[in-house]
Order: sequence, then C-alpha cells, then structure tokens
Amino acid sequence: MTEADAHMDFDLELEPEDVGETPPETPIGDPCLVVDDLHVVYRVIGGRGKKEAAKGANVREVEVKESFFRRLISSSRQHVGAVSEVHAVRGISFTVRHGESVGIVGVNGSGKSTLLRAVAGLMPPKSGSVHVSGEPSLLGVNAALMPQLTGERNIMIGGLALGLTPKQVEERFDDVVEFAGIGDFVYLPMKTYSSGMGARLRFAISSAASPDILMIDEALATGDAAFKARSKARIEEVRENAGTVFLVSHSISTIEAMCTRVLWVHEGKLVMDGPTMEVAERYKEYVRGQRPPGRKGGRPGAKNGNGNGKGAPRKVDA
Ligand SMILES: Nc1ncnc2c1ncn2[C@@H]1O[C@H](COP(=O)(O)OP(=O)(O)OP(=O)(O)O)[C@@H](O)[C@H]1O
Repeated sequence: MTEADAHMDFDLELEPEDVGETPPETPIGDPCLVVDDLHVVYRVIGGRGKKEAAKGANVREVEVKESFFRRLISSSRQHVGAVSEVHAVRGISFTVRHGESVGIVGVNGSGKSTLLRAVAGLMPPKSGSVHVSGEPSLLGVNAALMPQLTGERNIMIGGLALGLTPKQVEERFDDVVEFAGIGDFVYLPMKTYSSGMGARLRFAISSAASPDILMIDEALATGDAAFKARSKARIEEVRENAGTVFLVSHSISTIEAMCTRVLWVHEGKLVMDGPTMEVAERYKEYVRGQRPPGRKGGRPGAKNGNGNGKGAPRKVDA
C-alpha cells in the first residue's frame, strides 16, 4: 500500500440508499456546547519521539527531569525509553447549538476521536476548555464497557451509566438488542463479538437514553443497510428533541446524509467548519487530490495546496 493509499481509505461513493438524500436542515437553537482553544496531549512512555517527529507527526520527545524517587527505582528497573508527547488536538474552538448534528471528518490520525473524547469529558485537556449544557453520551469505540462481561450485563451497566434506572434498562433491553442486531450473542461475553457487533451494541446502548448530546464514533460504518436506516431515524429523533449529535466517520456519504454541519480536522487543527455540503465538497476534492499531508502541496490550508489547483479551505463561521 502506498502512502497515498494509506490516506485514502474513505468511502467517497454515495451508497444506493443515500443517493438523492439531502442533509437535514439546520435548526436554530441556543448554544449547548462551547469548545474554547482546546489542546489535548498524549504522553507516551517508551515512544520514539524523534523518529516520529522526523516523519512529520505531531510528536515531540520531552525531557523528563529525574526525581529522586525515579532515580531510586530506576536502579532496580530496566530503562523503558524516552517519554514522547503527541499533540493530538491543537487549539480547536467551536460552538454548537441545540438541534445540530455535527460530523467530524479528517484523514487517519488527524485527531477526530481524540476531539470527540475530550468533548465527552473522557480526556483531560492540556489547556483550553469545554463547556457543556447537558450530559454527553459517548459509547463509541473506546467506551468503557467490559469485554469479559456479557452483552446483557453491559447493557445494564451502560444504561445505568447514562442515568437510566434498572427498571428503565429492563424495559428497553429488547429494543437495544434488536437495534444492535446481535440476537442471542447478547448472552455471551462481549469479547466474543466481532468489532462491528460491539460497535453496534455500544451505539444501541448510547442512544437508548435519549441523551442531550449523542456522540458516535464510527459505529454506523459497521452495520448493514437496515442498521443504518435505524441509526438515521434514531439520530433524527435525538435532533428533533433538540438534542445534539456528533458523528465521527470515514464515510463521507454517511456524514452527508446525517449531518447539518461538518468540522474538518487536520493534524489536530480545525481547517474548515461549515454547512455539510460546502465542507464535504472541499474535503472530497482534497482527498481526490491524492496527495497525502506532509508532501509538498498536500496540506489543507496551504495556499493552492490541495493538489488540484484549488485554494485553501475557507473557514466558515458557525
Ligand atoms: N492513546 C494514545 N496514546 C498516544 N497517542 C495517541 C493515542 N490515541 C491517539 N493517539 C495519537 O493521536 C493522534 C490523533 O489520533 P486520533 O485517534 O484522535 O485520530 P483519528 O482522526 O480519530 O484517527 P483514525 O481516523 O485513524 O481513527 C494520532 O497521532 C494518534 O497516533
């Protein structure tokens, strides 16, 4: 696989069921989420900061001043390597209103999932802030459900974590199983599930509680047409109740069908924010340019730099 291919694993084709669909209309509501100059940094012990940084990644090796305690234990432990920092989200700001469904797009490793997790409060920011009215619900790919427990137990745990009572979870149990389409697998440990089954169950649980802010990380890519249709209806339901939906997906057609607005993230920065059609078009142009970021002329935001002679993405006010 070439470097260009590595950045091209997108579904740029509209699927038959999406053809002719127009994105939902943008409703006007009060702000429910404000993200202000957000920075998120991962610290990795034993990383290869210099090598990664040389390849253009958002990585730097940091010097760690050895404390007395560290020196004491290091004499009895093997050296574990340098500490590296990955600056995954770099100064992102935006405001979201009730009733918006916001898609997040970007090439692999651009920071989409990290941004979503930070907004959900699962990642502490290095600096900047996230102000939320309402309780965000993220049970995406990295959710803290327990693989050794059965789907049944995880539905109960997930439901309680989302604020449902045990009785409410019991009442919604059959719906969740049917929505996820996992049948009798629900009585087996989640570690026996395919990744698609796990992702669908997490989405089914996370949307069961009608959350104020529903966050979905890639789950929709894992289902068949019927699951996608059910998901779309569920997302519409949340939006109609003036909730807010965040959706990370590699499938631009999914984003086009389900979102009113798109944030395009590249190397941890927000390069474009605007109505779905506008941003999706520019993003597709960029991806079709087949120039991976880091190569001359391939960086979004660079002057005439998306590889097809078109200029930098225009930042659109939210
Ligand atoms: N747990 C982690 N520890 C260290 N670095 C991480 C961790 N998770 C993500 N990263 C790094 O942070 C950056 C952003 O990753 P993130 O997963 O947010 O991107 P993404 O756009 O969601 O990627 P993908 O589309 O491949 O899922 C990448 O450089 C990635 O290597």
